[in-house]
Amino acid sequence: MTGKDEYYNRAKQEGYRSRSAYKLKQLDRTANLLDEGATVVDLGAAPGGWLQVAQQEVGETGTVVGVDRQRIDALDGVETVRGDMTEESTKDEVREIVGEADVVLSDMAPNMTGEYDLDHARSVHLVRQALEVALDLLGPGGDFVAKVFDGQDLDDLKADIEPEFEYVREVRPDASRESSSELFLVGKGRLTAPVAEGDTVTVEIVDTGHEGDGIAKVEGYTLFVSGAETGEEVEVRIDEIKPKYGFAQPVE
Ligand SMILES: C[S@@+](CC[C@H](N)C(=O)[O-])C[C@H]1O[C@@H](n2cnc3c(N)ncnc32)[C@H](O)[C@@H]1O
Repeated sequence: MTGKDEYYNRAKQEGYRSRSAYKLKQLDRTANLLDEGATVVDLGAAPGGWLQVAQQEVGETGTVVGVDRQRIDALDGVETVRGDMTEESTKDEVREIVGEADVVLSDMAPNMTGEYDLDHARSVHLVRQALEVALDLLGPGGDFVAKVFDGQDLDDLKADIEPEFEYVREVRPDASRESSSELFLVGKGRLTAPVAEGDTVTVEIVDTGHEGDGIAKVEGYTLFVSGAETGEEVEVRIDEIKPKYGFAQPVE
């Protein structure tokens, strides 16, 4: 029996609408994506296997919204939108319903032609559509997952996602069919800071942290500045950016 049959049969037995459900379970296990109470948006969600998994993980206090150009049969505790994610009107509708999200998932896949380069290019295009929406919706520290078919534009795509997150990794779940060229790009920790690593800015130290570092605020974003005292105005270089705070050093 092949891997394909194993996941197909398990989905039938365990009541999942698709064998893809196991891919999301494996992605969640690898990258810790779905927390209780979280708001999750799932793009390309029909027939709804990922929605079932997401709903189970976020629980009653969470929110799950699924979008697909195909109909998604009603699912308890899940809101669905029918629309094409390449259209502005669908993106607007999703933005309006969701507000801010903790996780944006995309399992969108183009209609396959069998022509490797074309299928790859179309899949990259769908990831870019999902990324646009994810960057609008994700709050600081939010996560993004998107399926893509491997190919020549993968590195460029990954390079465009990288600056927006703490890190980006490629994950190939065991539940993906062996013959498939699909993989998932996982962007962990959405960065929304108004400054970037390497920037130089002048800040006022407004407080002292537990470890003795000075604390400065840049448009509400917290910077820990080593060796700086409250009340000082210092020119600093940004060393490290995290979703909710960053580290900087005075420029000598
Ligand atoms: C592999 S299936 C998703 C399976 C789903 N994750 C599950 O677990 O049931 C891919 C889905 O992407 C959808 N899709 C592809 N392009 C889309 C687009 N432009 N807008 C919305 N949905 C799209 C397809 O209609 C299809 O239902």
